[in-house]
Amino acid sequence: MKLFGKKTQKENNAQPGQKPAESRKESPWTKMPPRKTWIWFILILVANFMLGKFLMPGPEKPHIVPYTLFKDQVGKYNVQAIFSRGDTISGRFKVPITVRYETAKSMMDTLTAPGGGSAKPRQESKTVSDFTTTLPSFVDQGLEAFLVDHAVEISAKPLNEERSTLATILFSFGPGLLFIAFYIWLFQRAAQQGGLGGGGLMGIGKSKARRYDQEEGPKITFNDVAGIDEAENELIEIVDFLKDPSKYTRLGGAAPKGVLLVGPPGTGKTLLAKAVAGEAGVPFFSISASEFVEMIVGVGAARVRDLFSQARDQAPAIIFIDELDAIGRARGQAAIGGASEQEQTLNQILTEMDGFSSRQGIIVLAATNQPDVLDRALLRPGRFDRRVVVNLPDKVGREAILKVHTRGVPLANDANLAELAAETPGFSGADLKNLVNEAALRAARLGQNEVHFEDFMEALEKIILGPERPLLLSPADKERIAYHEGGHAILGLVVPGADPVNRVTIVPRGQALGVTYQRPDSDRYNYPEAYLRARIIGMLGGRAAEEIVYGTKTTGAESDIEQASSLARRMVTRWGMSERLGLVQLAPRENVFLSGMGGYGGEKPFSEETAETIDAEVLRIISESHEEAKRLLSEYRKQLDALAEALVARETLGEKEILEATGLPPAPALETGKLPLPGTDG
Ligand SMILES: Nc1ncnc2c1ncn2[C@@H]1O[C@H](COP(=O)(O)OP(=O)(O)OP(=O)(O)O)[C@@H](O)[C@H]1O
Ligand SMILES: [Zn+2]
Repeated sequence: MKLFGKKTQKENNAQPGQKPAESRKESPWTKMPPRKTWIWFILILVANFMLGKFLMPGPEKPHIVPYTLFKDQVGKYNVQAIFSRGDTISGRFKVPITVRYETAKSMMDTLTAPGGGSAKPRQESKTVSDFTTTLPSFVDQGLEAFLVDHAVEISAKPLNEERSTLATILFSFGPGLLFIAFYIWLFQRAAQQGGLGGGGLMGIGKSKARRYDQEEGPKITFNDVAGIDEAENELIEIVDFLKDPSKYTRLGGAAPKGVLLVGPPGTGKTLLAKAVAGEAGVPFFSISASEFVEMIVGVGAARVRDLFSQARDQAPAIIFIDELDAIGRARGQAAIGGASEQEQTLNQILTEMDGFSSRQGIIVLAATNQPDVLDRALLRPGRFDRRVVVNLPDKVGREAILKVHTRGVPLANDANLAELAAETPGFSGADLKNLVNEAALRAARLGQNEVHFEDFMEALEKIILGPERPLLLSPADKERIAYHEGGHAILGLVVPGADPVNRVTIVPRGQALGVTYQRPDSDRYNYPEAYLRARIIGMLGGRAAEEIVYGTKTTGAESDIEQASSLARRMVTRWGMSERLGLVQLAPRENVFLSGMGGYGGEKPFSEETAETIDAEVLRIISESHEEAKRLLSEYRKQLDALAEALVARETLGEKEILEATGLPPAPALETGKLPLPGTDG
């Protein structure tokens, strides 16, 4: 346990439906992380500021001179030109003059000097060419004639501004512009060179696509893909096309340019794309769309260009873009900041896809699990015009996937993969792969030579709930948990239509203090109302048992209550199972996957009164179920006691042991036939 402690811990974070941490090869040298870009940017800004400060001091401010001095200089023919606005005159001397003035600082000294102003103001002198002065309030009538007489040009434009506009631009924006230009030039050059510099800054415009066909190891073929046959069949045609494009284009038809693989995470989209390349024996360029996007605008587009030009050189070839939604998001709705970069990258992809004809033998495969956010332009004919849906595997599919991943694993005779497949509804291919791996690790840890069914079940429990938690529970707590789980289990046996109970445990794991496993017999696609009721009753069985046995309540039923409420609410708001509310959709589908329908975004399309009715109906279902749970547990109190006792003694009970301890038969089936109808809630 200790030896593997760290590793298992990490892998346990993978919930079903989530992709296990898979090591993706990525050279640290070809990738320039955005943070580095930031540091560059800030450095350059700082340098810019310093340079501007040292090299280019701001323009000199015109000096304020007394009116008398101004007139005196006019008289000496030393004023070249003036401009006047209101009572302010600004102008320029022909020959700069030296003026004396008191500094502000010295005046302050004067005021605060001890001895009451005895200190002399400090005088400073300065050479002045630009000046301003103020006309006295009594208008100097003869000034205009006086100026004309002394050859002073009276300007129509402010003299200083004329120079300072130019100066301002040059002195304040100049260095900035220079650096921006330099920056753009640097990255454009880098982008165009496409990595000739060999990584670092210069490799930034190079696409970081990996070539799987050149990697070591056996080729991936359709043999490695299982359980997603429909998707596989659609792609076989693509392989055929890549092997012999002329066969398809002979009659003028165009083969697809782009195929969009759509499905939940871990269902094997990447795997399928690799298999297509492996089967067709063509180069396979793979990149994740998020790698296109960098801080610097234009880099993503350059990378796209590079990727497509590489593929064109090696055609026929496959380009695989993973996580297309990272850049394929409808334009104008991207996050602030990366928006224009994302748009440019997307536009470049569109341009490239329009640019090659399908005769060239390039096919773009892309994967996404959010097709509804994609820009419409991507889905137009001539682009990703084919959609292949990759669904979570059903029971048969899961068994096939388990077979693929246990090829190299020595299985014990009792390791029945069909049974294991039945235990893992909702698991993706990646989850199943992880499950096999965990089970093999456990078997190795225990020193076994084969992997047993028990190893798979332990691994499954650990993946779903987290590792065992060594909690020191008092005997009283243990008994209480045994009654709680016993309550769930008994109801799983006596409520008609309940899923069979195949395991009960009071070993604490993850957040749970105990668990009762109920496994649906087969993958269900359509749930009868009675079945949902049975489930809610079962969920409330834990609390009901505690109430009956101890008469008090604990916090132990939190997640039971949460699940039961959520199910009851869905019955009322989505599945039309309340007479009072009828067949009206009152909540959006939570599973936006493939439905293209988002949430109601805060604005509910029903009245306050309806909202109250919804709450009342949910409450009604919950309380009716609670009453039924209590009634049944009181009726089967003897069996409940026996089961709790067995649990305290043995902690974990399997299906057979549960039936033995209680002496009860498995739950009777529902009258309603189970029609596997597709299209309902997934
Ligand atoms: N149908 C399958 N058959 C066999 N193995 C599978 C299947 N689906 C997934 N796997 C296993 O899970 C791994 C991860 O799957 P993959 O990366 O192809 O999923 P994905 O759909 O591309 O996920 P994501 O959307 O997160 O990128 C694969 O390398 C493969 O080993
Ligand atoms: Zn419970």
